[in-house]
Amino acid sequence: MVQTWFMDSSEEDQRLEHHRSSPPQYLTLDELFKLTGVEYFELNPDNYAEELDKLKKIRGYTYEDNITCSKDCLQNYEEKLKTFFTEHLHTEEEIRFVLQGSGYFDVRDINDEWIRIAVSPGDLIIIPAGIYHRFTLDIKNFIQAKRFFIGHPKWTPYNRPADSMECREEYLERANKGFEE
Ligand SMILES: CSCCC(=O)/C(O)=C/O
Ligand SMILES: [Fe+2]
Repeated sequence: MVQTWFMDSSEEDQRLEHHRSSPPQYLTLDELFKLTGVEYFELNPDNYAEELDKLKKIRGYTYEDNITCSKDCLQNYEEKLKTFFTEHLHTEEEIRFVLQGSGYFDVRDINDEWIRIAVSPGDLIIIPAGIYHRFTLDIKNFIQAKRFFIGHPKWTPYNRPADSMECREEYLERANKGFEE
């Protein structure tokens, strides 16, 4: 089950948890949504086909593939992990459903603070277009996830600063309205 918290500002190993509070304090999924617009769905990792199909229809996902991030399975592993952990945004939603392993998606909230989202099997997250974010493996160094897309996938990351991009402006407009539908 997903857990999410504000990050500290330490430069230590990105694969560590980096809690701002000690003892750790966790955000609710509602708080996460209100602060970032990130949406979350929990599916049964052993029996997800029906629920996933429903979600794909509702959200209009027509493209699907699998990604495995590990030293053995990901081509140009070190370079890719650097790219993933460089703060960036996309022009479209980033949708990931975790099948195996775990990792951290970090997202900038409406106050430009980092919130860390720890994902594991059964977690499906939707990172909105135009939000600054990054991804890292955790200390177990392995994740396998499904990726979805509406139409043709566009993976290009636009590194920060990308403030004049239309998707960024639209994201900030949504944030100003409290991410209401
Ligand atoms: C587990 S998915 C790897 C990270 C990724 O695909 C991405 O685009 C991060 O921003
Ligand atoms: Fe991304």
